[in-house]
Amino acid sequence: MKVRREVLSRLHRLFYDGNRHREYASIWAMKTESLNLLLSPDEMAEADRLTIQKGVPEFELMQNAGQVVADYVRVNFSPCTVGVVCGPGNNGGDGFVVARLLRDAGWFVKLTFMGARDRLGEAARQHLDLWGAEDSPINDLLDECDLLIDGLFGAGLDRDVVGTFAELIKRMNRTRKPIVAIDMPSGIDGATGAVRGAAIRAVASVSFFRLKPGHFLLPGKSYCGDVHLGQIGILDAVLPRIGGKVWHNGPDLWQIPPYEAQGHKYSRGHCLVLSGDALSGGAARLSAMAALRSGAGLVSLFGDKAALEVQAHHVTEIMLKPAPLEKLLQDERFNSLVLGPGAGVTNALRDKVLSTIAAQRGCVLDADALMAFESDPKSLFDHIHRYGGDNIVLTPHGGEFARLFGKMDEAESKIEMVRIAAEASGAQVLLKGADTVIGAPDGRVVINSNAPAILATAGSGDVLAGIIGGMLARGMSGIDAACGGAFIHGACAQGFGKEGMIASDLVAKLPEVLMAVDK
Ligand SMILES: NC(=O)C1=CN([C@@H]2O[C@H](COP(=O)(O)OP(=O)(O)OC[C@H]3O[C@@H](n4cnc5c(N)ncnc54)[C@H](O)[C@@H]3O)[C@@H](O)[C@H]2O)[C@H](O)CC1
Ligand SMILES: [K+]
Repeated sequence: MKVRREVLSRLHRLFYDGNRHREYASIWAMKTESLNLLLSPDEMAEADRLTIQKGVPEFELMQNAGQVVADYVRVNFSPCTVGVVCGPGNNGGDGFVVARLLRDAGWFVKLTFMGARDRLGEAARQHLDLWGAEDSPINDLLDECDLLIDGLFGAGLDRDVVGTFAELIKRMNRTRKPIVAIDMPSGIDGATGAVRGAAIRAVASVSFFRLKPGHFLLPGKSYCGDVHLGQIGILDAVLPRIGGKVWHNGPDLWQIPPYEAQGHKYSRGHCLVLSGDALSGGAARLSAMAALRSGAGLVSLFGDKAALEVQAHHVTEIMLKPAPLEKLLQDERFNSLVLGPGAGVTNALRDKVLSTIAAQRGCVLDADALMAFESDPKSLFDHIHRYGGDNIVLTPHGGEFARLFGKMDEAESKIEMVRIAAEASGAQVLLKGADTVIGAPDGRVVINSNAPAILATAGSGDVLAGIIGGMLARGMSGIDAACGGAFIHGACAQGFGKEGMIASDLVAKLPEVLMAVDK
């Protein structure tokens, strides 16, 4: 008997220590040069300036920028009459180059310059001279061209577009001709994705060096069309000096810990999901199924006995734990929790959240688990700051976000909102929406842009919470689990197709998507 107990306790130690000491290093912090890094227009201008300072002539950067756009046009369109509309700055300068290169390639090109030659920078003026042809009246250009190039404003947009320029943008859109935007569609704020007065609706946007948040944040994203990135000679070596903190989500940013040959189910963690009551158990079940399909070694539903009796009719691989949370938390093998889906806003839920945080488990706080703190969010945030929030992910949608963090200034971009919220709460904040934005307390922000509109369906958020819970169980940090979860969730919906998807279809897609993101 004694021997058996010793063996059991050795096994328990093995499992338990295996969980606690399994090291998982996030890779995304190391990738300063990653193409997933997004630069604001100001940061982009700085990259430009530092590159020029290191001896690369601006003339050459502009030549290369025009080349990238002209190449894109030649690959994606058949030769036709092209109208290039150039604004007063360097975005227009790129336009002069595009016009010349397409003309050299035998295309028929018209160009209208909406600025003054003597106010152009040196490089743009040289390229205007190389173009050297007569300016076309804008009416002729809009009437006679089959394809338009938008070189009005790019990174230098610094105020709302009004008057003549706003009219011109609207007229260009009204032609319904395809428009290829140089860098950004004119009128879209590259830092926030906002429409500044009026904006070009492009079929494609060809940008340089690194993309900008405005290519992925709404409404900007819906104005960009296909987004294409080209390299023009700006040096990666300048990036450490710029130190951008906004990233576009993708599998390069995080890594799902691989299944180890000598691993066992306990080494992939045990995720606990709080069940709603007997009549509201579906949400938690979706989360639990998603956590299990995401590779958590074990998943258990816990909660009231009456609720679990109903769950028992529905689940097979998922276990049921009718014990109180305080007792469950004494077992260190439960390393991740999903709290909130279908749970009901109660004081009891509030206490469960606080106990989980104090027990320093990885956890996803969703829906009701957030709303349980609506009247006193500070008590939640204080608790997180006290016990540590590295493995905690809050997943509010817009309404919950406002109720928890207060209504922020309308002009505040989602990036800033999430950054403020993550810092205030001490946890990762994943603000759900068509453009999901994820923030870490240290100021890093990730934009997830692969979610199709069909994801807005009942239970979709419960699946997301479950995927993140599964990733936490497998040992990912809060920020990696949140980013991985959001991306995988979007990819499941993309993989499903266009119509008729329900949330459990997302769960069924998980194996395929996880295989695809496996590196
Ligand atoms: N680093 C790179 O990637 C390179 C980018 N290039 C291209 O240059 C533009 C940015 O050029 P910049 O001169 O800074 O700004 P813009 O051309 O976008 O516009 C500035 C110009 O427009 C005026 N302006 C701004 N907003 C408004 C408004 N709302 N209404 C009217 N006028 C406005 C402003 O006063 C200036 O006169 C970048 O996007 C790339 O396309 C370089 O070619 C190479 C390196
Ligand atoms: K543009």
